[in-house]
Amino acid sequence: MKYKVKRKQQVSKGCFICGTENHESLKTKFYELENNELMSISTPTPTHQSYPDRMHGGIISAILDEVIGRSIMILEPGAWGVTVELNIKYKKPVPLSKQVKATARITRNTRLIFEGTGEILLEDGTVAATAYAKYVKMPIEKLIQDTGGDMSLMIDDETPSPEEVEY
Ligand SMILES: CCCCCCCC/C=C\CCCCCCCC(=O)SCCNC(=O)CCNC(=O)[C@H](O)C(C)(C)COP(=O)(O)OP(=O)(O)OC[C@H]1O[C@@H](n2cnc3c(N)ncnc32)[C@H](O)[C@@H]1OP(=O)(O)O
Repeated sequence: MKYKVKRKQQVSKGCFICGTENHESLKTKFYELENNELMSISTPTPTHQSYPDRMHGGIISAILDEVIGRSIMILEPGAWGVTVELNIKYKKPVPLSKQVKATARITRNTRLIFEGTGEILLEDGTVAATAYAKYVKMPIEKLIQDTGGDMSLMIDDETPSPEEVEY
């Protein structure tokens, strides 16, 4: 199915997944879709390798953690959480030489916690990994208090986004 991109999410400067100023980052971009799912597109490099030409499983889990954790912003803009549970199933190797897509959605949302599921998709649409994750909600002010509450750490994604995506 094809889905229209409704909104680009902000990215950060320092994050390992989306950080624009973190040299080891996957420079992942996040697109909110018309079906209320979130799609991420990551650009892995040899830094993210496990066996030759195979993405490290820990990196795969980090992508899934972030794409599920950010899905809450579709339902509740301004909501943030910290991961308290993450379960991954690795089904196919993920090559390093190509962009990696992931999709995610929220499956449960309460005052204190939220849960969601996500998948890593290969170029031909094959599901390479699946995930379930749970988060405890936490105000952003508390999450960044050690950095002096610097909200400029989150910035607009200025890169062009696709108008629609297919999966
Ligand atoms: C300007 C901004 C710049 C920001 C840049 C950001 C860039 C990224 C952008 C966007 C990202 C969005 C995506 C995020 C994805 C990635 C997130 C991560 O990687 S987070 C790192 C890994 N996870 C942790 O570090 C948590 C570590 N754990 C803890 O800190 C504590 O365990 C904590 C705070 C969760 C709870 O601990 P307690 O000491 O406060 O209290 P207790 O008694 O253990 O629990 C209190 C309540 O918490 C819930 N709770 C805790 N653990 C739970 C669990 N496993 N399941 C369900 N509920 C749980 C329960 O409701 C509990 O309440 P009852 O006591 O049961 O009444």
